[in-house]
Amino acid sequence: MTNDTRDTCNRADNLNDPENAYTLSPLQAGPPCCDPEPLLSVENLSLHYADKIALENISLDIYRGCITALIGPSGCGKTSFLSSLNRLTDMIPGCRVSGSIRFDGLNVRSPDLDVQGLRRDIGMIFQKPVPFPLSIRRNIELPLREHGMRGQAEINDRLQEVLRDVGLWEEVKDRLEAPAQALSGGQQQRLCIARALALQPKVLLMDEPCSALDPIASAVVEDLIKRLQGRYTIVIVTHNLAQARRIANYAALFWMQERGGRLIEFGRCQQVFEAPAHHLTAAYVSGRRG
Ligand SMILES: Nc1ncnc2c1ncn2[C@@H]1O[C@H](COP(=O)(O)OP(=O)(O)OP(=O)(O)O)[C@@H](O)[C@H]1O
Repeated sequence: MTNDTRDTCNRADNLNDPENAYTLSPLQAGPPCCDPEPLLSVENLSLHYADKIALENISLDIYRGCITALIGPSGCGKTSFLSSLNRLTDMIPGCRVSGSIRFDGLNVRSPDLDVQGLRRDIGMIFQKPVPFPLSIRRNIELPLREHGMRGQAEINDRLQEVLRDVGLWEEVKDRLEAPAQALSGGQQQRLCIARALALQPKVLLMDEPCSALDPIASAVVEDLIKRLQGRYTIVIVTHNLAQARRIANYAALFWMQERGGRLIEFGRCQQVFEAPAHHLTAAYVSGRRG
């Protein structure tokens, strides 16, 4: 276990709310995030909702194994950007995307792309936890079966593995048949993360995953996200700048301008927060704007 991982576990162990007690098993730390290699490359991405432009000419690389935080005032297009990466935008009537998105060599925008496969590789976690109205077990089992896993032993192994990864196993192992909606908000969010992890994605997109949670549950989910760094490539939208500073390797500031949301600045998190290159970034991270 690395020092980093140990620190995280200690912090989590200290949480004294039994409802949210964080029962982690050791998780293998991923490779250090120090060699920026793009896993997702976005070039000149623009996005319209009918005749309204939401994003204009966004070019951004998302680095493998790293956590990238998307920050910026409300309405500047962060969620729209996130949704375009695994083509959830296909499901929004009137939404048009142009530009290039490449994922691990694939053209994400190709009409021939296996979109179901893309969404298996690039999972999404939403602001409000959305477990299926099924048992805890079925929440993990269902997507595995939908994606072709048949053997019950293999399913049980994966179920246990991902529930351990998110620190839920000890909390739920004796009530796997209970409804997922009976879990606390923080537990539901960790179940949703486990459900995404069950499909062994390469990328996790997270849209304000802690904002609907109380502070303790939020800290638990934040610790979990930090611990997933290295094993997964994570893109997280957050309005919590302190959280972005704590967990992200890279930060991207979006800003609404006359013709849609624009990317104002992208860089290593420390640089963006401590030595921003753009005056809007300086104003936003200091709380003077936004
Ligand atoms: N389905 C939609 N149909 C029409 N307009 C939309 C739709 N979704 C978002 N928009 C508009 O696109 C713009 C960007 O929205 P988006 O949710 O991507 O911004 P955001 O930065 O994520 O905002 P927030 O931080 O408040 O979640 C906003 O003006 C929003 O009203």
